[in-house]
Amino acid sequence: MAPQLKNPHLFQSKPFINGQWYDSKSTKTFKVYDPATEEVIVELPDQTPEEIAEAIKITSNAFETYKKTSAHDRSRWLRNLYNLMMENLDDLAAIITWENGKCLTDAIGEVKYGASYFEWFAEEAKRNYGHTIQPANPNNKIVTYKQPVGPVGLLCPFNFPSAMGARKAAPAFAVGCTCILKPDGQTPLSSLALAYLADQAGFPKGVFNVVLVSVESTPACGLEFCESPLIKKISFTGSTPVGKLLYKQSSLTLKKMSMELGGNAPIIVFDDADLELAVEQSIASKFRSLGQTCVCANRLYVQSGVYDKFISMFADKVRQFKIGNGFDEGVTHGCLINTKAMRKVEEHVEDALSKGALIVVEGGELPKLGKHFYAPYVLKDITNDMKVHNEETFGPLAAIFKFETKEEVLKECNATPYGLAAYVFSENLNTVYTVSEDLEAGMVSVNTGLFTDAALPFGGVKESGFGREGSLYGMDDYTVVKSMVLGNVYR
Ligand SMILES: NC(=O)c1ccc[n+]([C@@H]2O[C@H](COP(=O)([O-])OP(=O)(O)OC[C@H]3O[C@@H](n4cnc5c(N)ncnc54)[C@H](O)[C@@H]3O)[C@@H](O)[C@H]2O)c1
Ligand SMILES: O=CCCC(=O)O
Repeated sequence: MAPQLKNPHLFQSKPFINGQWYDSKSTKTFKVYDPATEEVIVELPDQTPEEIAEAIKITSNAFETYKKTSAHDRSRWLRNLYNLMMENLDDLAAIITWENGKCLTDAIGEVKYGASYFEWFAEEAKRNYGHTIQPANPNNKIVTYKQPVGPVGLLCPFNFPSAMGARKAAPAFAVGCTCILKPDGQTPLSSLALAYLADQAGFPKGVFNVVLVSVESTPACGLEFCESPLIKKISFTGSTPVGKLLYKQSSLTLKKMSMELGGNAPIIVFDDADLELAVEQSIASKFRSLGQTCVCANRLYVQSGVYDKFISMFADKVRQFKIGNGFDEGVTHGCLINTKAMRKVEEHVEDALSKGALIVVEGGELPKLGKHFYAPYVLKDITNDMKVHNEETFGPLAAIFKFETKEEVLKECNATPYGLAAYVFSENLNTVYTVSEDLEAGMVSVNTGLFTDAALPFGGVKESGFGREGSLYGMDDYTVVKSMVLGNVYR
């Protein structure tokens, strides 16, 4: 059932281009479904590559004037957008739950999280510092500026329909870049709501454009972004194989790129950890959005001294989950996005069981609730020949390994091409410090399972990608350093 929005303007069904709701001439459409009920929410135009090219041109034209706006104006618009998101918190959260299926409390958290990037970059916008540098010749001076890279293409995933776009657009707006955003075809409504609010916040026409493309037409749109000489940077959040494809496709135009890709996050629980805390926080990490975040724990390594106790405490908590429609009172976990996501969990469970893993909590499909509802599995005695060791499940499977020594667990944790997040639970400072340093991950979270924040440099190493979103580094990804040499400066 459609949620009642206090502000009906937040529900839009057209692309947003050049400050207007755009009447697409495309003959094709696509449907957006509520994954919890499978009801159609809305039918949207499936824009053609020609329309995407036109929208890119508009984004590029707008850059010529937007890049000259003052940092103080941009800061004000960003702050307005933050305020507007917070004022419309309930409606924005309802739209997320409706199109993504996550429970309302998670959706509220997502809106606050996404809004916090606009707040953060409203402040950072004014601090886009350059340097003065003394070269070898004492009569010359070097001055550097950080200039906006140009119009940027933002390609966003389904799992945070609001916050991923916000995390990319906020630093872009702050430095003077214009944006063309393509949301995931399954969850485009939050981006349209954001476009409406960005317009209300005062951003000039053409600064923020949202194009609409079905899942099937997405590769053609991606190619258009990559091959366009007008787009100077692409920021992508999604899986590693798609990231690699976009990187390759962009080589002809040598774009600047940010790649926030897949992970395979380990959690390490040492014997000396605060066990209550480790259990509670491992649950929070593993089952946030039912396992559909790139920083969700994929592998749980528990030291032998606390292995059995940890598993028993962990399982008790999982059994208390209330799975259901994200809008329903008391629901702790919603549904998965689609059947492909469910098959992936099943594939990992079946593979692990066939190789000797043991069931601690039996999960599986919950057809009475709907086609995409899935109860979590907890499996123990996982080994490194199992699929879940090597691939991200991106769903509700907690795979628990036993380990003996620090050296052994570090070797196992790093035995993956991915390197996004990792977690360490220990009360020993020495262990925490040395293990954190040696883990091959862009972000190590110590004694907490929920660590992301606008202040954090978010990003990975290895095949989890490159670039840092948020934090004091976030604007760097959207700027290029311009150097000016002042010659023959004499006293
Ligand atoms: N590192 C991060 O910040 C982060 C955040 C969220 C998700 N992810 C990763 O994303 C994956 C799950 O998300 P997913 O299944 O939606 O991933 P995906 O790579 O299949 O899709 C991501 C987005 O890219 C689009 N896409 C797919 N093919 C494309 C193409 N050829 N050109 C342009 N765009 C294309 C999709 O429509 C979607 O919007 C996981 O691996 C997860 O770890 C990473
Ligand atoms: O899924 C990726 C983003 C997760 C987060 O930013 O907390």
